Amino acid sequence: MPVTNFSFPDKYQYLNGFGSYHESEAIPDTLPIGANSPQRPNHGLYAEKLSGTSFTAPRSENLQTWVYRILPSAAHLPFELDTSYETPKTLHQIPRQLRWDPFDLDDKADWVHSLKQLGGVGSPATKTGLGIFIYAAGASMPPQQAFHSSDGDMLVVVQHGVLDIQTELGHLLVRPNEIAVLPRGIKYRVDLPSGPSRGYILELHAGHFKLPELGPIGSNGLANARDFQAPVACFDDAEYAPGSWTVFNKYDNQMFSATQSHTPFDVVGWHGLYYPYKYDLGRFNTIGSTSFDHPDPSIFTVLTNPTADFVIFPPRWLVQEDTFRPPWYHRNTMSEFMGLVMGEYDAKTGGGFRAAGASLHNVMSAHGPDADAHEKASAADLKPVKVGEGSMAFMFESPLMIGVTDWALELCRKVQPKYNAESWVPLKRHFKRPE
Ligand SMILES: O=C(O)Cc1cc(O)ccc1O
Ligand SMILES: [Fe+2]
Repeated sequence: MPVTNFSFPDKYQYLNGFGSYHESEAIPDTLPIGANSPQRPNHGLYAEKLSGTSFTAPRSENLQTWVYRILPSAAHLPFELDTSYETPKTLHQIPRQLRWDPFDLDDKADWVHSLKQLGGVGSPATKTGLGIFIYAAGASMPPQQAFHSSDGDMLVVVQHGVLDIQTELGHLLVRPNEIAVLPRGIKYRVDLPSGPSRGYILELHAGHFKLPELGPIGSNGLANARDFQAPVACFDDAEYAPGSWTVFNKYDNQMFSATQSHTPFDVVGWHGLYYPYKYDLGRFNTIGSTSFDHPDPSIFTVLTNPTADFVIFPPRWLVQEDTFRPPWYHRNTMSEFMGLVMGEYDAKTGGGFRAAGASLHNVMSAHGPDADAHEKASAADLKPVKVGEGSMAFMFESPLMIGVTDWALELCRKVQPKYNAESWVPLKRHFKRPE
């Protein structure tokens, strides 16, 4: 069910719609009429254009936003390398199935310093591939700090704790079981109104997410466009001491920072198609088999991109007759990185896949239900059952091999050495040759 148990103040109003041309102004008459860059924009603002695609991208792909702000983004001192941030040196490409115990919450690090790269492929510099990160933040970003990634759009899956994200275009309050997409270049700062927060991030080095085609499903279903929420314009017009703002920039997976004398959160109005948004996974309209067989998990695709799909396993009724209902055993040309926001995943009932943990089944790495899940599902009475009640597993699925970092393999100390031994090696032989 949708996340509802939270009251929120006016700044968390949203514009509804995925891929909609939105406009928002915090003061009337901010947006120019019939033009984008008048000689003197209203209220003494500067006009600035933010491009998320090349200028010549086809209309159906083109994502740009005009912002009307108190000072342009360019007014800052040079970016310098922040040597305290560790850039992973190697992405190890290994076929081994991997599973991680829950990642620790960190009560000290802020958003910027809690980002840990677990895996990835390709390079932000050539705009190929993706990065997978875990964040575990225990502190709000210090006042007068902001962050943006030049490496790609970040899809954030909140597993624990609430993120109060102040972006250039307005505020997003993102709670567990919700996701946010923070596009390349858009500046934001992250506060933690309810204490530590932890989650998973998929960063696309190329392109942007779209809603999947619905084909024979028809015109509604899965993640519906109107349930995606973009912020409304909200600005800060305070004047700050010279050099008192720090802006962090993740650039080719290195961290840089620059100082400036004004807030980046000074956008009084904006219009366009390039904006951050959030989505409550509880609003997903799940479709499934009402006859027999286990369908491909593509029916659970929330957002898609040629580099990676974001897929969820929401609570749902299983009614199939004469069917082994959990996922089949399989080998896949795609790589499958999975996480668990809460509850239990129906393919892994043996206890090893836990909320805040993760697994990675790379290209052609064999996997499927663990021995416990197999035993239960083969013996189950096939009456209608609701699976995944109070649960939300998800998958970042990519055609690319996902390399893993030293942090993922060693330093985080969460790899389960007995993953294969406990999950699939115990599977029993049931074969009986007919007499
Ligand atoms: O491996 C997994 O658990 C993910 C998955 C789920 C499913 O229902 C079908 C295929 C698949 O890879
Ligand atoms: Fe799989």
